[in-house]
Amino acid sequence: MRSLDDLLAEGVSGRRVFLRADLNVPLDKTTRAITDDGRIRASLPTVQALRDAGARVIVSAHLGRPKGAPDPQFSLAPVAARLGELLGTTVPLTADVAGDDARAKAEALGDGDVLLLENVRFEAAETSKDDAERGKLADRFAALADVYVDDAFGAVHRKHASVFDVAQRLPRYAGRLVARELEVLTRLTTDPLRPYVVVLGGSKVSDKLAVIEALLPKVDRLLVGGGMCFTFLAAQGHGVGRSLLEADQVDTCRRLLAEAGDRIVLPVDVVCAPEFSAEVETTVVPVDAIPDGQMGLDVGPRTVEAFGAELGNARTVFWNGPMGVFELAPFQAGTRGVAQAVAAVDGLSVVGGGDSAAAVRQLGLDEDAYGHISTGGGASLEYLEGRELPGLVVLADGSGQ
Ligand SMILES: Nc1ncnc2c1ncn2[C@@H]1O[C@H](COP(=O)(O)OP(=O)(O)OP(=O)(O)O)[C@@H](O)[C@H]1O
Ligand SMILES: O=C(O)[C@H](O)COP(=O)(O)O
Repeated sequence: MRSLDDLLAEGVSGRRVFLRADLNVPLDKTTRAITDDGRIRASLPTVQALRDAGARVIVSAHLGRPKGAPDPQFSLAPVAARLGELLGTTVPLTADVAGDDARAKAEALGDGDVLLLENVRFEAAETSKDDAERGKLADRFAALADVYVDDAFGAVHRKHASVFDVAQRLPRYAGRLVARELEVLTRLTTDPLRPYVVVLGGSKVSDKLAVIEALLPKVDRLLVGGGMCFTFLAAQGHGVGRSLLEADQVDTCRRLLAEAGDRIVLPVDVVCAPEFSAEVETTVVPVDAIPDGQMGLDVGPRTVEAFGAELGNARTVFWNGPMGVFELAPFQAGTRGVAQAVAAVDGLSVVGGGDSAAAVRQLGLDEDAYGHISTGGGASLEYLEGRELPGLVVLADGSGQ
């Protein structure tokens, strides 16, 4: 895999660089203001290095999941403004993804200038399953530039035109963020210092079961909290009231618990409430006494203590997914407690996942206390699962361009 330093050594002054970045940031539902600009900031080292070297930088990115056509709510306009502020320059946004406006603005770039293409997912071909469809869009992307740099670590698991196909058409390089993410995640997959403890939370049980399956043979402890713990608690025979439950996954969870023995650690108590609300009255109950009409919306204090004790012994930790509905004050304590315990780990601590990284920042915790905060949600999990990630496969392929 060629690096950004290889490109800089070759000389990039005056060359047009198609830079795929992951600028998929959370927006406020009503104001559309960016609520966490972590991913934009994470992309700065590569953009800045290219500018300093005199490259003409054409940034491409996606935002959310629009349905393959222009949709103003998914415009990258707020991202262009924030990127410009952070770089101390103006970053124009193109009106189309790879059409006349993109071509004209790319043509007009001077050395060190930065341009942002409108949301690549406004083109249905970007995410198409059809290789030829994606290929046609990739041809248009490739015509804009001389070289391709991928710094969109959070999207390397997607076989999309701007991640995979365009890379086949140009000399390709990995950006600084991709390099840093791989360096750290490789330390988790290759001989991690032990005990190696993984903490999983969040809400997507079915998405994460494959990860649990793949990680179980490799970890010493797997601590499960967040919305996904209730399917495991149900598998142990507990009533979970109205908590998040994926009933069709209960059997799989039962099998995983049997295989894992004491390696899977579940909560012992939970914070319950009758509804998702910041004003609601909450109760802490043991996991075998969740009232019928209530939902478990955070792990309880005894669980934080138990998870903290496991994390206190650990030398390598990976944490993905909040322990509760951290967006609402009454359900923040579990995520805060685990985040603090992960920060205090004597060894390598890695936080992965958009929501977990946002939780660290929103709860006012010190980002520098962590070994690494990954920008990848699905991407970091699939990497740890050992899957082949299209965006990385194409970067590593030395054939052709
Ligand atoms: N007990 C719970 N009940 C319902 N929802 C919960 C519970 N605990 C956590 N959540 C929700 O889970 C969501 C995060 O889950 P998700 O699986 O998306 O995390 P992530 O992997 O960090 O994020 P991403 O996939 O975006 O990178 C949060 O919005 C949080 O409110
Ligand atoms: O948010 C993410 O994990 C990445 O930006 C990828 O987004 P996607 O899951 O919509 O492909």
